[in-house]
Amino acid sequence: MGQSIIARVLDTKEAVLAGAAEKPGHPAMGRSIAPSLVICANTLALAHSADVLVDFTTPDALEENLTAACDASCAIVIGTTGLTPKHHKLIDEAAKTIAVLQTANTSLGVTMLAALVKEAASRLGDDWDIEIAEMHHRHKVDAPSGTALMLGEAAAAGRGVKLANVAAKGRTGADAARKVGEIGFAALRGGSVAGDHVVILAADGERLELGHRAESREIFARGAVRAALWLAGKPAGRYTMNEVLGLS
Ligand SMILES: NC(=O)C1=CN([C@@H]2O[C@H](COP(=O)(O)OP(=O)(O)OC[C@H]3O[C@@H](n4cnc5c(N)ncnc54)[C@H](OP(=O)(O)O)[C@@H]3O)[C@@H](O)[C@H]2O)C=CC1
Ligand SMILES: O=C(O)C1=N[C@H](C(=O)O)C[C@H](O)C1
Repeated sequence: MGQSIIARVLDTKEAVLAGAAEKPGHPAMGRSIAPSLVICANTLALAHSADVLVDFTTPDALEENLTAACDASCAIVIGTTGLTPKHHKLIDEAAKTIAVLQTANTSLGVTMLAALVKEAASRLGDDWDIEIAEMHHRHKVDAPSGTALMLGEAAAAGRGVKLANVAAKGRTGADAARKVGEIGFAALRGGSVAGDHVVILAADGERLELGHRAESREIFARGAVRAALWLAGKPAGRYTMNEVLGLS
């Protein structure tokens, strides 16, 4: 994603690339990314020289990058997934002093899909079972995907329940029958799939499927740069793609 986002920034006339950081000792250190810009290890210096930091890394790296953004009073777009409640607490804390936009999926289509899922879950009764399936490339480390969890949150919000109380992740064994009200997740991994998600609402005799297919990672980079441009100069607070895309 780092490379896709750099390419998108360089291709966007309203945006200027301030630089890019990798962790110290990384083999890419010092590699040229644009005229007179090389990959560095100093995220704090980068945050001081930028209006917005864009983080698509790992949950551990996010913690460091969030600290750098706060120390430099720089806004931050967070696309990293695999976040835990601890990370969300840190993000809430950071959002008291800087502008933070966190989303598991920067695409327009998935942002719209989440709104549709919430609506469907709120209008269809509890006799409609909700299951979420996703497929990603063979290198993805976290499961279920951040997007699947975000869609689960949308469905749970539509139902007026907390996802943590109804989520069923990775059913297996002889005692895996579906419980009433569960929101189930299934994660498939293989090949070079950029990101497929389908939310299935199943009742007796009929099934509604709401889904999204990312045809390339370029859509996420496009959304991330759009989010960064939107976030620049915003007051401290926690924002979502809904605001960027005018969906709320
Ligand atoms: N919100 C969205 O729309 C999307 C989110 N994602 C999420 O973005 C994240 C990254 O995805 P992807 O690019 O595919 O993953 P990769 O593993 O390809 O890239 C992660 C990069 O972060 C680097 N990194 C790790 N630690 C640090 C650090 N301390 N400082 C700077 N860089 C660091 C890694 O280095 P190294 O080479 O050493 O591993 C690697 O280059 C994932 O969580 C993914 O789920 C992905 C697509 C869309
Ligand atoms: O790791 C990926 O590739 C992706 N990660 C995000 C997620 O976990 O939902 C977004 C997208 O699906 C691609």
